Amino acid sequence: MGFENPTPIQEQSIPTALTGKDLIGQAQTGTGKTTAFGVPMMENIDMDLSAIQGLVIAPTRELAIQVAEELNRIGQTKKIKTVPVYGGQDINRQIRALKNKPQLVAATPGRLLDHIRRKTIRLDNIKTVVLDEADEMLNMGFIEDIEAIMDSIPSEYQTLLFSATMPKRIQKLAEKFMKEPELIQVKSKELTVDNIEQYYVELKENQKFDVLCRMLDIESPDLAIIFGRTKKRVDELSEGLSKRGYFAEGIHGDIPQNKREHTIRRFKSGSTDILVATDVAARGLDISGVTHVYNFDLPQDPESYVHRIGRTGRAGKKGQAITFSTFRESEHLKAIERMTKRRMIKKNIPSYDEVVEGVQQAARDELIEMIDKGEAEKFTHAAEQLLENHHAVDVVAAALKLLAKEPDQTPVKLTEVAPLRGKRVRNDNKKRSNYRGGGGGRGRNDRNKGRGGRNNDRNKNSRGKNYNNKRS
Ligand SMILES: Nc1ncnc2c1ncn2[C@@H]1O[C@H](COP(=O)(O)OP(=O)(O)OP(=O)(O)O)[C@@H](O)[C@H]1O
Ligand SMILES: [Mg+2]
Repeated sequence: MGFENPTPIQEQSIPTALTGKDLIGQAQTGTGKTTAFGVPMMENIDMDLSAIQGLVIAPTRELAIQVAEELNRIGQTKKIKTVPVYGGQDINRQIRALKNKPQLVAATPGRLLDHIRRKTIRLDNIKTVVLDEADEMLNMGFIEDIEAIMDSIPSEYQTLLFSATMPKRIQKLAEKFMKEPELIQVKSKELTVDNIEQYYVELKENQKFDVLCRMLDIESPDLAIIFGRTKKRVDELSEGLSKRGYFAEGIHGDIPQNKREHTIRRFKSGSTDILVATDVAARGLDISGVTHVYNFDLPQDPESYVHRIGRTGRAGKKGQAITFSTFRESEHLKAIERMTKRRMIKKNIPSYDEVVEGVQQAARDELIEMIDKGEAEKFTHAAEQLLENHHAVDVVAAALKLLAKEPDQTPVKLTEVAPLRGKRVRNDNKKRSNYRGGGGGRGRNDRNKGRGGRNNDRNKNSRGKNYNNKRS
């Protein structure tokens, strides 16, 4: 796969997992935990036995798909097959894929249980069970499903738990159903990755959208993920951004599965450059090229912050995380900093002049890139003719003006959301289920639909920058 060295979590957990011990592995986001459990799981496989021998359970459909893809890459030379099993996809298609004798399955809990009940999956030969994003999987809402799945496995198996966060209370819970697990924590001072620059902006709720647009114009991220608190919020935000000419698409638990997958594919290929999401996209997703994460709304849990911003700064790359906090939410911001053990740097609301400067800089960068790539050679003759009658500076200035995108001021109004209040209360079910709102994306509650006709399929002639008809 082109990896030259194991990452610390791989180096520490692969030998232990190979001894057959149960283990809990904790290491920062983007540090290769998938391979850390994938390799030992594959080493355990008996190729003479045509049965599913390893099971990875993940909290979201996109993550189950991604883990299956990564395991298929790791297992390619050994011809180890992994089938993804997740909700929202035609179950008959999955039944057919399961008949193809995969050695591994990567699944979301609900759909896996469905297969177990229909007896369309056989788990008699399972040797390894992995809970990816283990703390989330053992959180309320998933624990019963996980228990039911584990109860249906008759064989002796090894249990591997992985996550970037592992709150004590979840760790205790996990130890109850593991056999003397080894705890492998890649020690680092901070919970978040060093190469993510972390900023916060203090603002009023009704300033958020314009401030976001200004920042996007100034920084022109390659790929950005914007997290909103609820499904409705995500719909409104992605519609608003599209109205202003950005290539944005939304993803949350109420969007049909085939559309969710399409959206992720387009984002990965760069044909949309902004993904607006609930926490459904907070965990595990590994999309290279994500340079910016914006927390348009503060996350409910400090853990969620760690995972959200971890969508950037992966595998040693650099990234930026910008968190919006309204004046009444400063306690929450502090709670996040206490948990990550890292201070965020305050960023001021950018002025209009800064936007103009940013837009001009982006146009300059584009010109230079074109020169470097030698893409404008066909225009040399036209350029020489122009320069016979005009000053070089005037010509370049005009070209820059054509390239620069005027900041778009199309009015966009979002429904206001209430600020997060007080400190988060753990172990208080009522409060917590209130808090979770529509963010979880598991489609169990808060089904606010009502999406307008959003134009997702506008043509895009260049990756990244927003060419719209305001160009001239
Ligand atoms: N040894 C390695 N050297 C270089 N790159 C690696 C190595 N191992 C894994 N990677 C790459 O690093 C990226 C992040 O890996 P992965 O998604 O497994 O991280 P993670 O620790 O599971 O993160 P998260 O906590 O967000 O789920 C992937 O693109 C993966 O292919
Ligand atoms: Mg992962």
